[in-house]
Amino acid sequence: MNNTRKRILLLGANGQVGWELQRTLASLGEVIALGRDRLDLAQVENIGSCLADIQPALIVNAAAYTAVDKAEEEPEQAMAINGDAPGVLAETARQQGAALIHYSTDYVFDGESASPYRETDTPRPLNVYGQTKLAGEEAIAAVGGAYLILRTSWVYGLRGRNFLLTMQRLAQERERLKVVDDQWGTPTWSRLIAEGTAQIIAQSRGQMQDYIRQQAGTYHLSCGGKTTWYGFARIILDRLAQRTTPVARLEAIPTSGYPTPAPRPAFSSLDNTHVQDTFGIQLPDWKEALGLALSD
Ligand SMILES: NC(=O)C1=CN([C@@H]2O[C@H](COP(=O)(O)OP(=O)(O)OC[C@H]3O[C@@H](n4cnc5c(N)ncnc54)[C@H](OP(=O)(O)O)[C@@H]3O)[C@@H](O)[C@H]2O)C=CC1
Ligand SMILES: Cc1cn([C@H]2C[C@H](O)[C@@H](COP(=O)(O)OP(=O)(O)O[C@H]3O[C@@H](C)C(=O)[C@@H](O)[C@H]3O)O2)c(=O)[nH]c1=O
Ligand SMILES: [Mg+2]
Repeated sequence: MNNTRKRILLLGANGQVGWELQRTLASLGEVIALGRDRLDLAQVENIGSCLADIQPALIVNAAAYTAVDKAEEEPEQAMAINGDAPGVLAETARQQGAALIHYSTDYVFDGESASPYRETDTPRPLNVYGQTKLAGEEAIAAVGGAYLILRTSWVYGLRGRNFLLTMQRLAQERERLKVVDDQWGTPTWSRLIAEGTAQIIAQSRGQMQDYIRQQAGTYHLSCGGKTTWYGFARIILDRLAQRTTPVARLEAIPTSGYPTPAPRPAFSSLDNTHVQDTFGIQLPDWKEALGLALSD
């Protein structure tokens, strides 16, 4: 196998997951890590020539439009990045013999299930972000071939924009903090998603396209257990109070007490059995992972 065939193109390299992938992918091939400045996925006409220049064996797409509320006002922009670009990436990858790993979200589900969602459950997104992410999944699956869609949930890390950092900031700016206690899901540390992705790729033993083609499909990859946004905030504030004071008083509220442009699912935990059975990957319980992240 010549060297260019082991090139890994990482898109969204400055995002929460992309940043961690820069490190975890490094031992698996020659990583070309691009941010929006180098390839703007809203300009789908530029994707083909970019891939032709780089000739990757594998594309890992961690780029996305992730502003859930803003997407309600900018559905075209969100659809271009989350819905259209992934289909073009998949088609270009197919033409060039490359594999594609792409990420999606628990927000493709409507939240009406009483038990964690499996890959066989039918998506029904409640908001524009979820609709555009589902469109991206469908576009990739329609091309077929060597692709993996990894759905994850409630991603946080120590950099970027996420609920953990928002709570840490607000807890120091305010006296009271009200957080919804009736939306259930599973916080997942960005680093663990990147490590899980690297473990999957490592199992290909250099035969990335063949291996991913054999295992092609959608997999749920999140931490274990479940909580509410309030439950997540509770631990974040308790930990913060151990090292700084004062910290805001936290109050549990219903969804109706925190109106947002985009409706969110009331329950969106993912069942990770399939990724565990196929690749032997199991991420820790969300609380354990949060402890690891906070002591990093
Ligand atoms: N965040 C979450 O809670 C969850 C995320 N996911 C999915 O996981 C994946 C990774 O998400 P995460 O790392 O959290 O997202 P982030 O928002 O942290 O990062 C996304 C990256 O995509 C880039 N990007 C946005 N628009 C474009 C564009 N037009 N062209 C190129 N790059 C662009 C952003 O660049 P810039 O900084 O310039 O905007 C940013 O670096 C995504 O597919 C997301 O849908 C799934 C479940 C939960
Ligand atoms: C800031 C804040 C939010 N909330 C509520 C609003 C919302 O219902 C919930 C979560 O708020 P956020 O806007 O931070 O999270 P949100 O943007 O909905 O997070 C989602 O992002 C996308 C990208 C995903 O794919 C999902 O898995 C999920 O992680 O908490 C409060 O109740 N109080 C607050 O002070
Ligand atoms: Mg948000």
